[in-house]
Amino acid sequence: MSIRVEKTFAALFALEDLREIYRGSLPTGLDADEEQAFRAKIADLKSLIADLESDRGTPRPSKIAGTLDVRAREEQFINIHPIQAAGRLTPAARKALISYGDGYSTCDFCRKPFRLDKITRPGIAAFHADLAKFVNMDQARVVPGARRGFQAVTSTLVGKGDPVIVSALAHYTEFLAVEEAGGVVKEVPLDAGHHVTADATAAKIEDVQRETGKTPALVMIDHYDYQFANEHDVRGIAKVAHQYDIPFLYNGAYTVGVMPVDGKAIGADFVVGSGHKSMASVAPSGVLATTDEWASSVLRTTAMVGDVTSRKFGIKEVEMLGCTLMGGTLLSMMASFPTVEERTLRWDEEVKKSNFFIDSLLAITGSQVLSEYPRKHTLTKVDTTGSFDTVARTHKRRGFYFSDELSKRGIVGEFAGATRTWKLNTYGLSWKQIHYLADAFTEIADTYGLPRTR
Ligand SMILES: Cc1ncc(COP(=O)(O)O)c(C=O)c1O
Repeated sequence: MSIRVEKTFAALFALEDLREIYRGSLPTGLDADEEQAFRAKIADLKSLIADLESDRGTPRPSKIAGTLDVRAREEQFINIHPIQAAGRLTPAARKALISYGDGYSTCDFCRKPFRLDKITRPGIAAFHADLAKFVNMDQARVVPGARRGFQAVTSTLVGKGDPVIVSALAHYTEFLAVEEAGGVVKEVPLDAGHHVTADATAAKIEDVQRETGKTPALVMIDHYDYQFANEHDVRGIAKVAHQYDIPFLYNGAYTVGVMPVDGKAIGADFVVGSGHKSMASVAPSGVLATTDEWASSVLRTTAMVGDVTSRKFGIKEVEMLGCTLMGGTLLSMMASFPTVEERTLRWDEEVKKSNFFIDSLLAITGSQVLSEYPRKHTLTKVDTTGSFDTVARTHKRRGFYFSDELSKRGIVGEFAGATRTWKLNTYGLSWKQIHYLADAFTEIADTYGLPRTR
């Protein structure tokens, strides 16, 4: 396939545009080979579009061993899956993915200096500057998931046997990043409300110093944790870390891309975000941002020289292993970015919707919220053992009855059969959908005669 044909397709990636093309007109001035290549590609896309259209009804088994069904979860259902909500692609990202799905498709115009974040066409360099500004840090890099951001930092700062402070609610990927660097995780215990406090962090640092004779190499705390999505005092904790001269990594997996994040105001030395969790991007994607002070170490370039060939690759950054996201992952992040920037300004409304739903759930007697309440986030851990699960004890479908009832009403995303203590996320639902969701839970309660307070 000639580059010219590929480029023409790239420019016309919207399915609507493609429909126009294959109805008749080909671009003018194609030579015979190009025309043949173009027609072949159109034929492929025609069959893709036909597949997509025929799948718009109920999902049907895929031709590839039933594992690749075309997903249509947001178009057809209300999806309350706990970790998918804010990672769902925008229409712009879906189009970018079609256009830039090929590996290395960001590299067409890679010119000296040969590095991903320097490419100006498409505007990857400008996007990196925007990303840094977005979280108010000096420099940013895209990484294959938040976990690779942790890894870059731990691999730079943590030596063998070095203690690293994390929260007792830290994500497992933080543990792995520390382990890989040879460090040792030290968890800050939680208070009664499942919060990590600045005081508890200071106490833990003191304990570690006393027990190991070492000052921790890093403090790494999630602004909102993955278990309860409770807010933790990251500013207070960053301040404590700095009092002991320890760098602070802010884990914004549940914040960067959904709410405003100001890394400098927080006092973060590193801000890490997850593209597929919170930035409407393809997996695996994420961001690592840092200050100019730390960039020289975490974003250091290679000094390695080939002993036989004397080759050098000076511009490549060691922790990034050179370039990172080279196709649809990055372009999906870029395509979603304007929407993502804008939506962070509407976070308060998202939290209101979350509280509206949770309030209506709490009106069903026996339901509890295990996360802090009122909610400050759209991800919430609930306990319905005392409400919906009382029905499961005698229902012939056991716990699955509840999922049956939800899916009958077009609601998906819970783990079927695992709905005693469970998590859900209302992010991105419209008010209309939130009302529908709340009414659906109430209706299920009424169907089974569960008492309500209102
Ligand atoms: C709090 C938290 N941090 C980090 C991660 C890892 O993010 P990623 O999948 O982008 O590596 C997750 C993923 O679930 C998470 O919940």
